[in-house]
Amino acid sequence: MSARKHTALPKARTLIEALPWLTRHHGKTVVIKFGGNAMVDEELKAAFAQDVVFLRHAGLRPVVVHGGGPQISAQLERLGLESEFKAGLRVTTPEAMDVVRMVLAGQVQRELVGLLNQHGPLAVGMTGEDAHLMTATRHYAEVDGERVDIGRVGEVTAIDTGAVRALLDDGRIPVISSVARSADAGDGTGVFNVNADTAAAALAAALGAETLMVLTDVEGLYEDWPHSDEVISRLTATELEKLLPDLASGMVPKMRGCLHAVRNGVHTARVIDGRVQHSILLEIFTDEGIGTMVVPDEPAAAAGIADIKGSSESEKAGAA
Ligand SMILES: Nc1ncnc2c1ncn2[C@@H]1O[C@H](COP(=O)(O)OP(=O)(O)O)[C@@H](O)[C@H]1O
Ligand SMILES: CC(=O)N[C@@H](CCC(=O)OP(=O)(O)O)C(=O)O
Repeated sequence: MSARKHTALPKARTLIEALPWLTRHHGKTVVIKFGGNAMVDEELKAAFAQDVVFLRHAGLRPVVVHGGGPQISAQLERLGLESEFKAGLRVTTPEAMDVVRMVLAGQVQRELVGLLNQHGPLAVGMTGEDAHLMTATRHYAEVDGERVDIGRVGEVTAIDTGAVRALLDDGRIPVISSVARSADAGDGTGVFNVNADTAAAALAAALGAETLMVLTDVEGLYEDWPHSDEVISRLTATELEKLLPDLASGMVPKMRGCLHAVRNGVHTARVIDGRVQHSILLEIFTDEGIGTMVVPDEPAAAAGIADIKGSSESEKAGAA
């Protein structure tokens, strides 16, 4: 009897090693932004869904906000519609807006909901239009110091988290497309195209999330992009603010979003490599994380981070 081999013992130990982390994060909200460029590989998408469902079953409250830039561009091209970006944002004509809404809510969101629901009746898709989740006004881009009209691109002015909280309380995983309703009831099509990083950050702040995780197609924030692949692993809000004017293209809304989140109550904002399978779990269970972590400046909030870091260190020690 005593000589019997319990071959699953290492697995049991691994699960128990995660116990302190699971206890600490039980009931915490995590907003995860899944970027269009990290969403092109089938295996990655399936692994992403597994990670999110794992978090949900581990007692966290994950919320998914998804992008779909490459998918929108492909559809616009198929339809022979021009697509142009200014200051990292898509110039969105009313015709392009129809395509953005169709691709995000009708294609990308449906696919993610389907993948998540392979694991049970968990995911519910919605856009910022639903239940007044996201209200926006027209956003003007700034190019070389000038205010430029980029069409139906929205700036989030209000968030009503009621429907998302109700879904979370019901044990569901909200999957949100970054289309917002217009603040002006008499406004044409009544919807705006919001950058998905911006939408995720605004939602994380409004929900008082513990963490904002932005999955993308690079390892994190590179210190001297595109000349070096040295990733900045940790920086404070003030350090990030100083870097913002030097950032380019897709990193601008991402890092602006991270800054907004940690300045508005979110404890950590992380940019991680969505090309790595199970990157969400890797980020959580690895001491230093695998990407870039932004933390608030305030001593009180920073104390919270120290607590998280200290504990994850002991987890790593336990895992070694
Ligand atoms: N400092 C930087 N560090 C990392 N990537 C950067 C940086 N500056 C610009 N980029 C660019 O930003 C891209 C990520 O943004 P984006 O293409 O919008 O991704 P997603 O589709 O995931 O939202 C990277 O692929 C890279 O080309
Ligand atoms: C205003 C604006 O640029 N909206 C984005 C919305 C999708 C998005 O942000 O997708 P990614 O996260 O994959 O880049 C767009 O039209 O492409």
